[in-house]
Amino acid sequence: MKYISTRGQAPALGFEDVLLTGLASDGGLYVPEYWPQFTLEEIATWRGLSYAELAEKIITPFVGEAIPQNDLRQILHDTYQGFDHSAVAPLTQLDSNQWVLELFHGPTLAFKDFALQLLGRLLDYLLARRSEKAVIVGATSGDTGSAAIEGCRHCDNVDIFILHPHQRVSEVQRRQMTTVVADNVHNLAVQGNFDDCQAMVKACFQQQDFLQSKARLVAVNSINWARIMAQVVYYFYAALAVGAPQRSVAFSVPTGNFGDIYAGYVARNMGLPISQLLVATNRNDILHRFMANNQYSKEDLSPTLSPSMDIMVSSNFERLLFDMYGRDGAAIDQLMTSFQQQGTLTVDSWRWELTRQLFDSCSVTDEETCQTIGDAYRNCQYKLDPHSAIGVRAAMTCQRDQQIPMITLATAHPVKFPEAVVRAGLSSPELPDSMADLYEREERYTVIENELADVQSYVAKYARPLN
Ligand SMILES: Cc1ncc(COP(=O)(O)O)c(C=O)c1O
Ligand SMILES: N[C@@H](CCOP(=O)(O)O)C(=O)O
Repeated sequence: MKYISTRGQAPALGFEDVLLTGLASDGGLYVPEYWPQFTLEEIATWRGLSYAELAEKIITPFVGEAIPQNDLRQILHDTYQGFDHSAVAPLTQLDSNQWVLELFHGPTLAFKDFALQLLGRLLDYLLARRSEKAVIVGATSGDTGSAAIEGCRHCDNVDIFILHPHQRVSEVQRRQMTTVVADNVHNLAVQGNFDDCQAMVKACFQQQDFLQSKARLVAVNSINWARIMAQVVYYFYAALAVGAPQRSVAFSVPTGNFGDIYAGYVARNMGLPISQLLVATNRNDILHRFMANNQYSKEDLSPTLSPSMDIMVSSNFERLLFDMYGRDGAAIDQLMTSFQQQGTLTVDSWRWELTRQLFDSCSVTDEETCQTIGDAYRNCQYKLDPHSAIGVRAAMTCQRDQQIPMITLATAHPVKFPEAVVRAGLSSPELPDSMADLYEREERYTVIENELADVQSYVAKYARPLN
C-alpha cells in the first residue's frame, strides 16, 4: 500500500514512512492511494472475533509488507490487553435502537488510547529496527496529550513534547499529562487556544530545520495516518455486534478535528454498510455549519463544557475534501490556500449534496449537554461525559431511520469532566483506583508564549541528540 498527499505534490510513501512522519512536505495529509475492500460475506465471517483479531483483519491491508504478520499480531494483542474491559469496546443500550459504544476503557480513559497505545508500540518497533530516534511534537485539547504520553513514555527512542492550551483543559486532563515524570516527556502550556497549538505543530513539520537534524519529527495527532487506521476498527466491531453486515448501521460521533468520524467514513469505503454519519459538535460548530449550509468559515473559539472539542480548524476535513474533489490534489491545494487567506470555504453545491447523502450534523449547547447528561442518568442510570452527551443528543434528534441501530461513540469517561457532570445535577464521578492519588502527584510543565520560535527553541534545547 502506498500513501499519497491530499495536495498532490509530496512523494508517495509506504506505511513505515507514513507512520514516521506527520504532514506531507507539500502541507497536505497522507491518505491510502485506494481503499481496501471487504465483501459483506467476508465481514460476516468476523462476528465473534476478539477486538485484537478483528483489528488484524482491518489493519493488515494498510500495513502491507512493512511488518511481518506474526509481529503485527503480537503488537495488536499487547495493545488491547491493557484495556480494563474484556470486550475492549463494550456497547450499552440506552433506548430501543440507541446504543453507546464505550471507548474509554484504555489507560487514559478516552478513545485516543485505541490508536495511541498502538502507535507507541509501532514507533518503538520500527525505530529500534532502524536504529533511529524520533521527536514527537503534538497538540492537544486534553485527551490526545495524555494518551500519547502514556503510549510513548516507555519508548527508548522517543522524546515527546505536548502543547496544550494553558487553563483550557480540565484539571484531570492536565494532571494526567503533567504528573508523568519521565526524562523524555515535556508538557508545554501555551498561552493560546487549541487552534494555536495545532497551527504551531503543523508549522514545525513545514520548517524542520529548527531540529538541526537531531532526530526525525513524528506526529501523534490525527494528521498521522496510523491514528485514523486504528480508529476504523471499532466501527466494524460495533456494527458487527448489532447485526451488520446483514443490516445497515448509523453512527453519531462527537466531533472536533474530524478524525474520529473520518475513520467511520473510511470503514464505509471499505465495505461496512453505514447509512448515516452524524457530526455532533458543541458551540464551536464550523463542521455543523458546513454540513447545514455549505459554509466552512472560521469564527472565534469559545470555551465550552466539552473542552476537548473546542476546535475550529478541523485537520481531517481536508481528507474528506480530497475525496469530494475526485482526489484532485491541485484543487485541494488551491482550496486550502484560499481558506488560509480568507478563513472561509464553500464547495460546488453538487459536491456538497453528494456528501450530505451520508453526513448529517447537529450543534449542541452547554445547556443541552447538561440536560442530556441528566436525562441519561434519570432514565438509564448511565453517566455520560459531556462529549459523549453531545453525541447522544445528536443521535436522539437527528436519527434518519428508527429501524436502523444508531451507535453513539462515547469518547471519554465522565470522571475526566466533573464540572459538566456536577452542573447536570449529578454527583462528581470517582477517580478509578489507578488514578486515586492524581491530585497529590507532583506536576511538571512549562508555561510558554504563543510563539512558534519559543516552542521550536524549547524543543531543540531538550530533544536528545542522536547517538
Ligand atoms: C473526548 C473527545 N471527544 C471527541 C473528540 C473529537 O474527536 P475528533 O477530533 O477526532 O473529531 C475529542 C478530541 O478531538 C475528544 O477528546
Ligand atoms: N481532542 C483532541 C484534539 C486533537 O485531536 P487529534 O485527534 O488530531 O489528536 C485532544 O484531546 O487533544
